[in-house]
Amino acid sequence: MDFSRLQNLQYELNSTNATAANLPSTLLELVVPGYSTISQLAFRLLGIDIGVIVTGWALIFGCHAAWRYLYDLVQGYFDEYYTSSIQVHDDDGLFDDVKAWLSEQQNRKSSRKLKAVTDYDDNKKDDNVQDEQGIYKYEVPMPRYELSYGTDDFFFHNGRRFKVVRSSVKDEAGSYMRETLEIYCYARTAEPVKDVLTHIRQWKINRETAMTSVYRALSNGSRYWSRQSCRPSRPLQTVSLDQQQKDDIVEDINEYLRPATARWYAARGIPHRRGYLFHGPPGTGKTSLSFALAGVFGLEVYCVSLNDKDLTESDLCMLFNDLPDRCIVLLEDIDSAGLKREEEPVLVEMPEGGNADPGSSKDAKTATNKTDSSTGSISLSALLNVIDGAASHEGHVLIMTTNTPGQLDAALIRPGRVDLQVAFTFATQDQIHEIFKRMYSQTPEEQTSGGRLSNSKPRPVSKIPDSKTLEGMARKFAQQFPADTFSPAEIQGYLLMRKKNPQKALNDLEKWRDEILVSKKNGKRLVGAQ
Ligand SMILES: Nc1ncnc2c1ncn2[C@@H]1O[C@H](COP(=O)(O)OP(=O)(O)OP(=O)(O)O)[C@@H](O)[C@H]1O
Repeated sequence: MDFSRLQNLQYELNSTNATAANLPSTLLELVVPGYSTISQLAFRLLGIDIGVIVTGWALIFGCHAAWRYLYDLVQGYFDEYYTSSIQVHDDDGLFDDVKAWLSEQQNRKSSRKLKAVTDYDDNKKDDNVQDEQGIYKYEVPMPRYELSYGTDDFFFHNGRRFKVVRSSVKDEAGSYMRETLEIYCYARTAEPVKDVLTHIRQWKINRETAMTSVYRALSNGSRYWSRQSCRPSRPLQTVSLDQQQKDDIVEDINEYLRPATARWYAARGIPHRRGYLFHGPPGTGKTSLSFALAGVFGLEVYCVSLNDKDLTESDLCMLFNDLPDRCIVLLEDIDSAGLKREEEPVLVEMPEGGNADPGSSKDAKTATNKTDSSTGSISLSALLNVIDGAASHEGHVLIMTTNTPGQLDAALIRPGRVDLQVAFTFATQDQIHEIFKRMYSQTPEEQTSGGRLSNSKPRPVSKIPDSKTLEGMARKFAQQFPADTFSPAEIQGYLLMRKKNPQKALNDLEKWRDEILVSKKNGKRLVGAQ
């Protein structure tokens, strides 16, 4: 810069004139107090005319503001007239599917604002990571990436660009925050977004037909369903139960879930509900059958424990309200929940249209009582209210399990609430035979890989016999048990400790069996008797 030439320039003190390039000094003086003194100093000391710089910046800023304004105007116009969107809330099962699907899409390198989530999916792990001694080294779960809160991103589907925004909004009651994913597209109808959602559902079905999702009621001030696991569906044949009983229940649920059945019920004014009571001693397969049935019908399982002392009637109502239309609701151990009929029930009318079941009106009227949300425990009438009151959706499969059916109130198990009872017993010899064989038979996958899974190093040779020998061993094993004394869970636990060695299971059996029998006789549980 030629400072000598600049210094020769006359700079008028207190000048209020502006050059064509400068903003009027008075204007700048107003915005920045002491501006003229600063500009004179800068000119004298550095030979720089700040007016030119400030004017340049003001022009750039003005252009940018005008561009933003125009952009927002056009964007707002498009959003108003050419954008469609669909919201998915976190209380809907679709939410997790959309999140998971987006997470796969966001493996693109272009996504900049992400949330890292530890991926505990065991199916993605190599189960043969082992050291020289064959000791399995637990693989640290890797992160996967989701769209972070309060940000947006875009993705392409079928050549069309979509925007997705992840945010949280207050629920209708304004009491707690609800997470939302909103998918936008530039179209005058929401059809493209619907296509995306259908695609995501199909993607989920293809990916997880063999998986069962299990939800449990959690609390963060109020109750909500949280997916606890997504595990491979349990094949029905792995639950040892009388075949006729299994066939009956599968047929019954199959009939119940048909859309035509729902219409049949509606046409006759009968509430479309079906309840099942699984009863029997602990460890006889009640929960296992519930999960296996979920796998058969591709349903999710929603579990509630009535033993939870913090669970209130209003919580239970809210949870039932949030159930999807078709699912299995598993109310476990209803006996130990200590449900009792109240002595002084307070009669409360059901809300209009609350219950179409004529048979349940009496119970429903006595449904609200002195034991309610304030006490934090569930009374029998509260439970009845939820099962067949206004809060209860139609169409789901209700399964209640109990160890002591004789102690249940007749109102809880009357037809309409419990339509089919399945009795689980201690293991019969046939069941023991079946459990033994299943424990030592190889799956088709294990057979093709010679007893080990793909990519694995050879494992120590297990002592699995051929099927004929195994049949003989299973018979011998089962014959050594007295009838109806051991639960399938006890037998499974014993065999699991010897899962590579059926001969050892036979050899150790007598000692183990006698110890357990003695402890059962004394009414004690034998800790660590394996
Ligand atoms: N009938 C059965 N067939 C196959 N496995 C069974 C059976 N009963 C129990 N088991 C095994 O025993 C374990 C416990 O079974 P499960 O939880 O289904 O019993 P439960 O009857 O629900 O017990 P609880 O009354 O204590 O809840 C499971 O690992 C399951 O595999």
